[in-house]
Amino acid sequence: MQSVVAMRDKQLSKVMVTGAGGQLGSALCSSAPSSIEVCALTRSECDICDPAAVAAALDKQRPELLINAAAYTAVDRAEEESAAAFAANAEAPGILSRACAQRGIRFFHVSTDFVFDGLSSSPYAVDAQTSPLGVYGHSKQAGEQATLESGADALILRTGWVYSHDGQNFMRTMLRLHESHDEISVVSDQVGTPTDALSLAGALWAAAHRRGLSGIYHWSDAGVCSWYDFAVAIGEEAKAQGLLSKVAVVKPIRTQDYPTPAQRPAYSVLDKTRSWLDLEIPPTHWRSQLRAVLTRLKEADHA
Ligand SMILES: NC(=O)C1=CN([C@@H]2O[C@H](COP(=O)(O)OP(=O)(O)OC[C@H]3O[C@@H](n4cnc5c(N)ncnc54)[C@H](OP(=O)(O)O)[C@@H]3O)[C@@H](O)[C@H]2O)C=CC1
Ligand SMILES: Cc1cn([C@H]2C[C@H](O)[C@@H](COP(=O)(O)OP(=O)(O)O[C@H]3O[C@@H](C)C(=O)[C@@H](O)[C@H]3O)O2)c(=O)[nH]c1=O
Repeated sequence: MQSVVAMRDKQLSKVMVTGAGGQLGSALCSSAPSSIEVCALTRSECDICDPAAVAAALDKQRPELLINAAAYTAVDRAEEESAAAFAANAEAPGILSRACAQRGIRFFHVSTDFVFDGLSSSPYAVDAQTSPLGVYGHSKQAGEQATLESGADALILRTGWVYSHDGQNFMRTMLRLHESHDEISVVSDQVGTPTDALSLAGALWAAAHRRGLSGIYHWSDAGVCSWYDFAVAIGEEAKAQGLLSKVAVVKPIRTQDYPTPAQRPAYSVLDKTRSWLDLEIPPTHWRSQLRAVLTRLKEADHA
């Protein structure tokens, strides 16, 4: 008898990924089920802001599902480059989702915990009121709206604090700072959940196999921490794995003592209940995932 996964795989044979050069895009490509043909498009192969390029790619490849992993993710820079942020994060999801709707292609879009204002003290439900604080969050909120209004068979997966063994992320910044500094100051009053890009990719592949799912879902690794806690754990776990020769002292500070152009939510923990139920993936604690990501980094360094 075939396994349930094999039967589900059979139904889906071709998936297109935009933003394939980013953290999530790379993770999606490296973890795709072997039964699925992935058409991976980097920015130079398909600019998601260009409707003609999007239409041409879809018409050439005819995927059953498009996963958009492309976005403008520079949170602070977005405050000065609002047009660029809105083009990629708000207008482009509209272009992609409408193109999918016209062709009967399923569409997955990825959004962020930064659509919330962080004033909650309990995990944000999928239908909680959005109220972004900065340009990046506003642009992602507009992208969600455009996707929902497109008429496409669409699923929006919100996530937060994504990191990977490669790419630009907080973990890699902290590894550099632990090695080069005696002391690092990190905010302890912004709380959320780190998310391994590969575990996020796993959630998207699980959703891809379940045809009936649509609307808004939340995904991050499990648990809660502050950026300060994350920085401490990165040092401890990396040292334990021999990736650091020393760790810096990590000093907890307040957000007001680390001024940034963009305001970030103080609390951005997502309620993942719907994903855990519908995707049937058991939650993994962020610290276990951190160990796994560091192991991948070590393997990549030795490759
Ligand atoms: N990183 C995080 O902490 C979080 C991310 N998210 C969301 O997850 C998704 C994936 O993020 P992540 O992988 O971390 O982001 P990355 O910044 O690592 O990757 C984004 C990719 O999108 C590409 N891109 C940007 N603009 C365009 C465009 N116009 N056309 C085609 N490609 C483009 C970038 O190319 P280039 O490098 O050339 O700019 C890059 O390869 C995004 O929707 C993001 O908003 C949500 C929560 C947290
Ligand atoms: C480097 C550094 C950052 N910080 C603070 C600044 C900020 O409040 C917090 C995180 O900093 P970063 O700029 O690395 O992360 P940031 O770009 O804010 O991360 C966000 O990215 C976007 C794309 C998302 O969607 C969010 O979910 C979230 O992951 O840590 C320190 O306190 N000390 C430091 O040395």
